[in-house]
Amino acid sequence: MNWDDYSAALFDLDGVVTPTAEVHMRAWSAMFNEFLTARGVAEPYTDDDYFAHVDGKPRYEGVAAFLASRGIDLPQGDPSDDPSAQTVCGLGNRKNDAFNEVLEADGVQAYPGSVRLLEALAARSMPMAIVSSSNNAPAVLETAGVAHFFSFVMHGGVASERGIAGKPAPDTFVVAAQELGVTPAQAVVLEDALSGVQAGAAGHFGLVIGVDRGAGTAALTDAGATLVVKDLEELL
Ligand SMILES: O=P(O)(O)OC[C@H]1O[C@@H](O)[C@H](O)[C@@H](O)[C@@H]1O
Repeated sequence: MNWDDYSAALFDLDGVVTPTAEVHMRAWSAMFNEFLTARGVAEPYTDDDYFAHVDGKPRYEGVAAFLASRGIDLPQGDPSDDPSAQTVCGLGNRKNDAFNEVLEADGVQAYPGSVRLLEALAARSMPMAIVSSSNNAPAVLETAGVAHFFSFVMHGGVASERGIAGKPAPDTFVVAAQELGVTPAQAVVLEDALSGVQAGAAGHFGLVIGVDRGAGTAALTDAGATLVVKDLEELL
């Protein structure tokens, strides 16, 4: 990995900078399995469902993709729906309550290898941005004490306000590159989710690094990763 070949780095957050992909996974699993049990569906929601349908996507798009995979049709509802509502938005909001309970109770610490890479890139004045689908990205960055590394944060709230399509579309990464003043070809994308790697590949970024936190090297490569690592420390 020669960082001299690139002018900016675009980091996904959950599962790349912080171990919060696991918190999201647990919250999704608790919510979906409660929902399926209440409907009398025998086949449980598993981590494979997370990686295939939910990981990296904006909240309600993840809900809709999983329900579609099971042939379950619910009304979309509205983001203001109560968490008890039997709607796509209601289920997403129910999961969000579970996520925030864990975040408040346990806090979050960034991966040590990720912090080492961020420090090394900051020392060489590499422009860096976060590109996350999560509305909770600003809170996670603050809680983990790593917000200062990033001059721009693209998150779920910014994307919906500005009408920018979420991952697997490349748009959130493309806008973040623009915000840092570079072209996609000059920027490195770092992603653990298949949908995020697909976004980086679709946007023709200079390098798309897959971080294998469970999705698997083969699946990340098939999704378009040019390089797969287990930890960001390998990129020092
Ligand atoms: O519901 P939020 O916090 O806006 O997050 C949306 C998605 O954000 C992604 O970063 C996570 O990988 C997903 O698990 C999550 O579903």
